Amino acid sequence: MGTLRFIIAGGGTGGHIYPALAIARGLKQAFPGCEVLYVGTARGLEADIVPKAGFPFRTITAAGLKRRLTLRNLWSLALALKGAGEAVRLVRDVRPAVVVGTGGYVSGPVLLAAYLCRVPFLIHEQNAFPGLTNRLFARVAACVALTFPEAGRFLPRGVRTKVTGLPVREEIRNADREGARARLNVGEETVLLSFGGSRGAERLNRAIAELIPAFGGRPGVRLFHATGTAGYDKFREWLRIKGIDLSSWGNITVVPYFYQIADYLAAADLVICRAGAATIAELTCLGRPAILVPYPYATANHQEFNARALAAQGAAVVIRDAVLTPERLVEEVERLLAAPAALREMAARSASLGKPDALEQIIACIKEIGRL
Ligand SMILES: CC(=O)N[C@H]1[C@@H](OP(=O)(O)OP(=O)(O)OC[C@H]2O[C@@H](n3ccc(=O)[nH]c3=O)[C@H](O)[C@@H]2O)O[C@H](CO)[C@@H](O)[C@@H]1O
Repeated sequence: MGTLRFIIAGGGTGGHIYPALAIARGLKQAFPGCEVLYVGTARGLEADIVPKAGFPFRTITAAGLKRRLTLRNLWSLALALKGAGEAVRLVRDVRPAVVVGTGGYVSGPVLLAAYLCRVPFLIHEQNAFPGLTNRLFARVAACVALTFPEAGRFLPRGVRTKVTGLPVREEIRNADREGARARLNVGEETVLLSFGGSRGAERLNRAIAELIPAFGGRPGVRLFHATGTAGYDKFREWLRIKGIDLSSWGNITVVPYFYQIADYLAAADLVICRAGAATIAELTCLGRPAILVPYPYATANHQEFNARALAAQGAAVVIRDAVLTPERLVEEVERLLAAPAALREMAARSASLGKPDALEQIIACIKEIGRL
């Protein structure tokens, strides 16, 4: 027996890369001495992130396909075929026991190569509405690992799915509420936490800026908001125009980004945020109730599907971006703060959807399909 090898492909955006890296680390731990090769494109974010994370990285040609037939699309198709050829050579060389695809168009050629070379593969889908590549290859996957059970409805019948959840960072899994509240200097106060995905959300920033006068100086309430690095200066400017000086109240903290978001999530009593898959996995892992404002321009509006999945279980309230006004947000926050029992119930339902052992479950699937 030679060295045990795996290939992982997924990229374009962080949403596909971070789960892939979590799985790569999980494999290293489960199979000491194994080799994990990450396949991406030279242009995707993965080309920057993956080598920094310490994994061998190889690139192939890949291009996104649109559903309409255009000249540009024919060119993309040619590139995709070229990429598939490269992927087949790679899979033949590496001879992985299992291939893993986490979505994004780079995973298409790699999964096709796995199929052609008869290597079993696992797909991981992060969202409640599955992406195009994952939908396309689900039928021939040995296993499709889902974050949301709802995603199964959009896959062809007969596909082997398993609801594993999405791996959540260790520091969030292990976050402790008391310690976090002490570090944030919070006593008995109710903590509101708001942020808009990894890059912030201007719409949310605007609503929060308007909401600040309603909560500034209110006893028993603390608000922590991250604007996103790009939106920070604009946010300060809005406050200045409104004549708001946060230091005069002391119960509201605004920062560009939460680098230790584990502490903020652990300390929070109510979270106001977008509905990205990682954010939702983290909220449910810690059992946090939320007001979700899905980002309406995410591919195929998948954030709305994510948010609705939580709302359907009573774990969150959804406000659509199009109807998000400061008044609506304040009204919703006030309503929830005035009903602590209902908020506790939401928290419990959120916790019941959490999958803290997502990584272990995914690794178990890989073991099973690779007979390892
Ligand atoms: C805009 C968009 O299309 N986003 C998609 C992208 O996720 P995207 O990366 O935008 O959003 P996610 O919610 O998945 O992740 C955000 C991450 O940033 C962290 N964070 C955020 C703010 C902060 O101040 N500090 C901090 O650490 C959160 O804890 C979380 O881990 O891929 C996901 C998985 O396919 C999708 O579900 C999202 O819809």
